Amino acid sequence: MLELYGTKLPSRLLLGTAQYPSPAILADAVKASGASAVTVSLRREMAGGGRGGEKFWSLIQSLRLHVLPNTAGCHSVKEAVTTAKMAREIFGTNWIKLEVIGNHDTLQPDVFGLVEAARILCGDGFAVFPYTTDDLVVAERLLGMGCKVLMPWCAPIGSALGPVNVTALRSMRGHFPDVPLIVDAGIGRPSHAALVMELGFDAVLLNTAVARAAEPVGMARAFGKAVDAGREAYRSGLLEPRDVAVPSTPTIGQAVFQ
Ligand SMILES: CC(=O)[C@@H](O)[C@H](O)COP(=O)(O)O
Repeated sequence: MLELYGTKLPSRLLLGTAQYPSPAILADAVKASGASAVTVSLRREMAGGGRGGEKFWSLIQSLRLHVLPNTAGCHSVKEAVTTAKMAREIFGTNWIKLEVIGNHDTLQPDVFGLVEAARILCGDGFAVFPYTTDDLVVAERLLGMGCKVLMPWCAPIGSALGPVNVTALRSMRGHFPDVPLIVDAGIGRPSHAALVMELGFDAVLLNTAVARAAEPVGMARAFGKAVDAGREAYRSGLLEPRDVAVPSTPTIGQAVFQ
């Protein structure tokens, strides 16, 4: 079972809660996916204002899942730290998915700001889930600051490109065999989710591919199955690809023509 900061989660899929056509479809999609945790943007909820925010929060609570508030939309250390502290008050959890965005076009993390914000928040008792790149040095720094989980991207948020650098992801898995690694952002298809799970990643967090699908509930179900399939394949020992043919049918006993 997946264990994050001492909490056991039955599913290895975490879902975002933005961009769904309606609150009812969001709830049905989350249920169909089997996800055991959802991430929620404090900024988005506050932007919604008043009753809208309250209604959304009631809906999330009714799902009875683990809530992972995030600092989506924060572009500086100060903004991210302030948002995290507000999220802790509002959502009653010390979990925080830490995003410090460094570039408007790619939404890639500002890894320098991320490390600094992680230092402050870990020191303040938060369980920090940093949204980061696949850079090993940055990963080391984040672990050094007290992060016990890493969330590398596989492509820019919302791009649906899927793993653009499989070699880097494989290398990250190899370097940190004991750290829970959750691929976050850029997953576009269930096959992408299955692929990263086959690489040995511990979980997947995604949003856009489900929320913007023509049928979000069906797509959520498909992602749930893909994550489970990828995990089971990884645990069952995948074959290494070979350049030469290896007969799958025994040759012993075959007639020999001279
Ligand atoms: C929901 C969230 O917190 C983000 O990290 C992001 O939206 C996930 O990426 P995709 O939308 O590309 O799946």
